[in-house]
Amino acid sequence: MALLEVQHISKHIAGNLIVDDINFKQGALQKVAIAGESGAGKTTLLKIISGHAQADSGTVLFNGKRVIGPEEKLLPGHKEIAYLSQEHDLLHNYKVEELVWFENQLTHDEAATLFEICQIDHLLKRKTDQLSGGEKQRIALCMLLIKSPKMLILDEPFSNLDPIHTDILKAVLEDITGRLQITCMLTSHDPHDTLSWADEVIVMKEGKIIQQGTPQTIYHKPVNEYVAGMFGKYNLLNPEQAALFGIEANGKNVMLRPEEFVISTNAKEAVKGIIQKISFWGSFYEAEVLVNDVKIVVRMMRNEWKVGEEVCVNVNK
Ligand SMILES: Nc1ncnc2c1ncn2[C@@H]1O[C@H](COP(=O)(O)OP(=O)(O)OP(=O)(O)O)[C@@H](O)[C@H]1O
Repeated sequence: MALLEVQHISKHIAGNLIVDDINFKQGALQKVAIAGESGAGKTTLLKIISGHAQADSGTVLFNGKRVIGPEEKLLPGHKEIAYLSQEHDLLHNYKVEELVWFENQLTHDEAATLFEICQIDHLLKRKTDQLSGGEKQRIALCMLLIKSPKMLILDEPFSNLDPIHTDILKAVLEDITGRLQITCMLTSHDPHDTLSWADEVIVMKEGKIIQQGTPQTIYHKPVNEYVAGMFGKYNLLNPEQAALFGIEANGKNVMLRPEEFVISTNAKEAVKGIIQKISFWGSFYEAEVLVNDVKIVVRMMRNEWKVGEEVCVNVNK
């Protein structure tokens, strides 16, 4: 049985359909990421799943039991589903240890393990006004986890973090699933956060699920340009252009990622093109190559080429 079952959830806000007949299941310890443009309805959906917003119709089942909405109970939320919103904040001018011990229902050893997992043990003596955004977020997370939830839902947890705090939070999330055995769901705009973390990615647009699948499927076989664009650059080839590279498109457009092309001097099975631009991105280069009036973006680990040079372009099959 799935831990979470979202069945036909819909919600209107101010007369607009914000969540439109959403259905999916999440197994215990399965990591689910919800991606989608701003305004796609991700936050509204997370609030409904965690019992913080009322759906107009549909059912959320957690462990086989219906999650009750805020209009049906006095205190909103579900005791086994922790929800970290984008607007979380800590009470001002308190010591961190006062805040977390106030919430504590764990033994001393269990709490110590949790502080270590959340990487806040060195912050316990600090006042809440003496913390960075990333540190405050991990303390807010710890205050949720101290109540021993079975599921953790995070809304855009990486959105305001620098790369260092992003990496710390990623390690914390790995431990939350691995060591604490808590099932996690999160939303993110950034493909680096969703693709590398999730077992399953759900892509939303205008309140609907557009595509659901493994990160590999979503990245390499996006159902449309919206999904392709959410997860990085892509080249769109019509069937004739695809045929130049030996790809049978069956009358459909084909989307190929920049790293699916290679540039070489080997003309075998290749199409000739002229390099228009080369840009450096740190760990890779990108070349724009004009091939039969189509601009192809090619990703390369090293750059051996010059702008204006004639090269051969292949698809890495
Ligand atoms: N209380 C509200 N009143 C009016 N409109 C709302 C309200 N809450 C959400 N909306 C609208 O519902 C839509 C979906 O909002 P939601 O926050 O769920 O999207 P999102 O995908 O999480 O976006 P973001 O990534 O920017 O947080 C948006 O168009 C938003 O303006």
